[in-house]
Amino acid sequence: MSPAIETRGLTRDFGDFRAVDGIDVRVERGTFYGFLGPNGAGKSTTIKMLTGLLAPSAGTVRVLDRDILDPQQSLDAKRHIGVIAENLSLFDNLTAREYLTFVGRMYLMPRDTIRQRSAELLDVLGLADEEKKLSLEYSHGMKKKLALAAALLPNPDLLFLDEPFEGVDAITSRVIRDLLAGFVARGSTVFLTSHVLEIVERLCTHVGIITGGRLTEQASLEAIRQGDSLENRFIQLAGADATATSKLAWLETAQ
Ligand SMILES: Nc1ncnc2c1ncn2[C@@H]1O[C@H](COP(=O)(O)OP(=O)(O)OP(=O)(O)O)[C@@H](O)[C@H]1O
Repeated sequence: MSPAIETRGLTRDFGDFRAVDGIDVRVERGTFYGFLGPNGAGKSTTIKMLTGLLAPSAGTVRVLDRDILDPQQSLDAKRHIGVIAENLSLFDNLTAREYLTFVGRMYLMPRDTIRQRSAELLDVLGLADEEKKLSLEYSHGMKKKLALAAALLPNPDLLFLDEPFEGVDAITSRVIRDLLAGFVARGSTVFLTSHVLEIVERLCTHVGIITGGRLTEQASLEAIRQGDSLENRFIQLAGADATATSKLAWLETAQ
């Protein structure tokens, strides 16, 4: 079977700056892929290119066996994917129900299905009591939860999640972890970025590490860990320079 995601030489320049530098990402179907990297490494830029939100400067992207650079195939792929984008892309002046209805209609879902799934998702994610609020009145964590509800609503085959655990409470984090683990157990695919390495270690089957726009590692979680913790290995592989920086001498003594 073709991989869920396959890129060749994927590159993105912003002016003279190369944010993503010729990466070959390969994610098999039914895997839980953690895309890791330090701040500014190129993770969100990559997700935007994989989901058709940002045009690459060079390279190819295939998602669920469709060419994302072809408008018709890209549209077809989007019917089967769910996304939490970096900026969440909610509409400020809609309630959660209104937003989910809008998303469901974009996916051409029947109204009854939208209504039923929305109620269940809002309940599971602890947003049922917040239904009357507009999303501009939501806290950051609540917005993340609503974005996840929208990503799951059409029951996609592939989820792209940019920092889904950032800002959510411990209870919701557990709910999301269980939801995602079940999603992969049924054979679907998750591509996720996160700085919370304990969660990545617990969930992911495969890991890619991007540093300075280059994909420096891509392997199974076990092969990356080599018996060590993921955090230790990540710092060895991606953060050696940062840990070597000199101390702030003036902070060692209180005034
Ligand atoms: N629209 C843009 N214009 C110019 N530079 C950009 C733009 N978007 C991203 N960049 C730059 O590209 C690089 C990669 O950014 P990106 O947001 O992909 O990093 P990231 O790995 O997601 O970081 P973080 O973990 O902090 O979210 C950064 O140096 C960033 O400043």
